[in-house]
Amino acid sequence: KLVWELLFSPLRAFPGDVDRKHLAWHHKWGSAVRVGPNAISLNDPDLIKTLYGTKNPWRKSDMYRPNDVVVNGARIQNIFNTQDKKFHAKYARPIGGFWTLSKVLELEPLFDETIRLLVSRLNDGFAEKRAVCMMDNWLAYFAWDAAANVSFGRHYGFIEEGEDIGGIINESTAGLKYFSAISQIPWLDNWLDKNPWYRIGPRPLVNGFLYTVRILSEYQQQVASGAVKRKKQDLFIDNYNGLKEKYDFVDDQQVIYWLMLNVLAGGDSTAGAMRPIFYHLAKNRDKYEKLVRELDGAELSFPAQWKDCSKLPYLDACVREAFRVNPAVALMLEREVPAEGFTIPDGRFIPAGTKVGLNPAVVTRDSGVFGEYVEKYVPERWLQKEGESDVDFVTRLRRMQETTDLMFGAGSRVCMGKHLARLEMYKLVATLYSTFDVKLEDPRHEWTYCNAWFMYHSDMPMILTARENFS
Ligand code: HEM
Repeated sequence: KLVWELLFSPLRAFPGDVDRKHLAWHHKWGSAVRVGPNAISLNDPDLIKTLYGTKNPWRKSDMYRPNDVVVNGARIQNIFNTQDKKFHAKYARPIGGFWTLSKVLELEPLFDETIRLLVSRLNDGFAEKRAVCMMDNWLAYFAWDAAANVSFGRHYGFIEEGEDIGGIINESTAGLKYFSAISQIPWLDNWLDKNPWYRIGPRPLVNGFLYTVRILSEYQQQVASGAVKRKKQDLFIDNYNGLKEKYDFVDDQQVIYWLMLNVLAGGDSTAGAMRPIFYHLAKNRDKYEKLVRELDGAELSFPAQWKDCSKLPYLDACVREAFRVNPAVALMLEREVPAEGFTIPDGRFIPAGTKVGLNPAVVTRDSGVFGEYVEKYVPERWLQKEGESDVDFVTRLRRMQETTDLMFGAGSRVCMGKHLARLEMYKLVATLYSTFDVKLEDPRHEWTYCNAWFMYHSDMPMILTARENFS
């Protein structure tokens, strides 16, 4: 433990608010800031398409390497962290089709199950008892259980139990704290987590791996014994299992590697994206009331269905504005400058091999794209202004959307779970605000946060009151 603390101490240079530091440095030094021996942070949203393209995408930097997991002494890379284009194409292509919007919409009834369960637990445990609800935790329970339900057809049980059973969420968070800090000094990982003698550091990727192995083997036993209760929809576990017949290289091990991404990428990410929505709406009661009026007017079903809630302009504005003010990923998404080098818009040349990137938390403060008061939560900026032509509005909106969406990455390495996460979040927000009045226990209360690749906002004590139309 002592050795760990000692070795970990260099990471204190990354105290968990690196996004604010990046912003401050850009204010002071301009459009390109050297943030490491061979790393430059850029702040121009127009560069998103250059750095994160679809054709000839720039290679991911080695910041992602510490995310490898060591199994039986071998380093295993994954779709998210690989630097190798061929590896990515080979392993991402077979599953890409399961992640389109139309495909994840088939999973909507499974999200409805999880939402119903959450609403009933929030009602019994908090609204009826007038007890304080730590919304930051409950959003994590929801995001993790929702990801498990669409992946394996069962919840982990966090919502049911109202706690982080087995410390799975905590372990994952510890892993991301390690990853985010060490990703800034990737070579140090070889001496900590990946050293061959005695690994030092948290083990969550390994735990996520073992958890997935267990679920898959239980599932296969159930299928073999005929005991598996089939859901109407194909789950990710079914879809991935089915690929064994289609591709030589797909075996149980590969199915596990794919499913592991659902386990590890689906929970804290979505929880981190939802917390700002609830926080800012609690802090801005006028916006909150406007949203509830829109939701009531839409006469949504319970739980709200995507076809209805995805078209509500003010809901969309409230959600996107929360993503803008507090993007769920707020580290620089690093890429390597390609062989020909790169000249940035102000004429300076960056040589090949330099790590460059844009931080979602930096580009979302760009007043050229977002207008005034970029520090403030103003959903109205996402609506058409008086006198603004349709064409101007659509152009402005698209630019704001593309810039804010950088929290999902972009181009060939964009987040695979983007549609799934959006579906889940819009449904939950529309349903919860139609069902409960949601307030901070004390409206002056401020949350705290830690940036560990995903944003971890915590300390959100809230009061829920069932609304009249609660059914
Ligand atoms: C709001 C929620 C989410 C956010 C903010 C988010 C963010 C991200 C980001 C920033 C990346 C990497 C981009 C880069 O390094 O350039 C990524 C990749 C990925 N995400 Fe998400 N994610 C979210 C939800 C999910 C969910 C729910 C899943 C799956 C269940 C998922 C699965 C993945 C996968 C598989 C990749 C790797 C894609 C590739 O490289 O081809 N994500 N995500």
